Amino acid sequence: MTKDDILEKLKRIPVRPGAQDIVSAGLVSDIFIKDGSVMFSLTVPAEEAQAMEPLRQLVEKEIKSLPGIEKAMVALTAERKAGDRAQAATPPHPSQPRPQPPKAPAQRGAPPAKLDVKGVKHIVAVSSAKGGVGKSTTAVNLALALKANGLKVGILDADIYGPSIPRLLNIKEKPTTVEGTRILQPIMAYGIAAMSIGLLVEEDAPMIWRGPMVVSALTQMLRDVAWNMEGDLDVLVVDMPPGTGDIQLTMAQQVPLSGSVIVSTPQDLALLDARKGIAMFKKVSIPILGIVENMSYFLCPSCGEKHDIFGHGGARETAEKIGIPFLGEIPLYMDIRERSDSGCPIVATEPDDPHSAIYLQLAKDVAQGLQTSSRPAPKITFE
Ligand SMILES: Nc1ncnc2c1ncn2[C@@H]1O[C@H](COP(=O)(O)OP(=O)(O)OP(=O)(O)O)[C@@H](O)[C@H]1O
Repeated sequence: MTKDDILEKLKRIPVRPGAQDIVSAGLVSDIFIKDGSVMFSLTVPAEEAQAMEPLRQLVEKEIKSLPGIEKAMVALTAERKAGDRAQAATPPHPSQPRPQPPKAPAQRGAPPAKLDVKGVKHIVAVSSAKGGVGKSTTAVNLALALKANGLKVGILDADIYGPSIPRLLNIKEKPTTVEGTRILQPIMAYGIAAMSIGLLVEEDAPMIWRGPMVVSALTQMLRDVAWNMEGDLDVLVVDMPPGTGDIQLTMAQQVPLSGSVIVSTPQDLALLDARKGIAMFKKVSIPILGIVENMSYFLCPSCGEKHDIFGHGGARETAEKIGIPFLGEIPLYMDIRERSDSGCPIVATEPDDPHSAIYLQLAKDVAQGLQTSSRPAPKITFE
């Protein structure tokens, strides 16, 4: 199936009986196709959004009926009037990210207003400049450790390109909506409220997403989830997508983050990237709660010797050099990996393990940082 094939089909669907077809009427956005999934939006006047819902459903059904198409996601977006920043008239369900989201604020002049996330006191982003450094593992164990320290905690998996929170928390069920609304109920796992893009879309779907769509889906997961289902959250931990591109910048500008925790491995490259990440957060005035060095050293279980396999200590040095808190070292430890990967995170299942103690201390430092995060962030300069 090509875009032209899809357009051919769409040209046979009128806006309403006897009217122009939806393609000629200019309703259809750019079309994304990947591995049998098709995604696009229909742009309609805001006041007609409700009335257009049956058309959206019909279009989705027609596209799904095409040979070779397994999944179709069609969303309604509102027409933008001059000077009007309004976006979707009918916010699509989070499983239907809008393909015509806001542009990166950097291109729009003044930064947009921050999202209003109800029922959450603090949002903490856990970031890393590259994938595979243990960001999700750290985010999950940090969230559980915050809970163990007596706080009400949620975790939002914003790592659209590789959502792993459902696996790390052993979540199998799909979220349901609060009756009569489009608001999703988070899933409770080990006493924390969890939501992941991985629970809402098919595994292959994220592959077809583009940066701005990611931002759109994330803002919906923040706004359209009943985070305060069991009382207001003290902290919502967000497992961010790796990297420091437009998505992260837009997220940092649109989401009312209280602070960020940066995860890095000791390798030089990772540290180099972490510096970029720090510069970005600094640019958008997000307080940096600190850097965590993950896979910091390897404690040999048989001889008890400490091995600095990745050249341990670089994160502490970097943190000191640029004047941000160093939140600690988490060793490379088989149990952390095995427990994470089997959905039994170490902090929840082995709370007395010395490695859990490291996360508990990390959580204390993060909570402490949140108390004081209103003070001006340190000035960071790079040569
Ligand atoms: N301290 C640790 N000791 C041992 N294994 C670890 C540790 N931290 C993370 N891992 C393992 O490393 C792998 C990558 O971790 P994780 O998925 O958390 O990284 P990530 O940075 O979120 O990656 P991605 O961005 O690709 O999702 C996982 O198998 C995880 O269990």
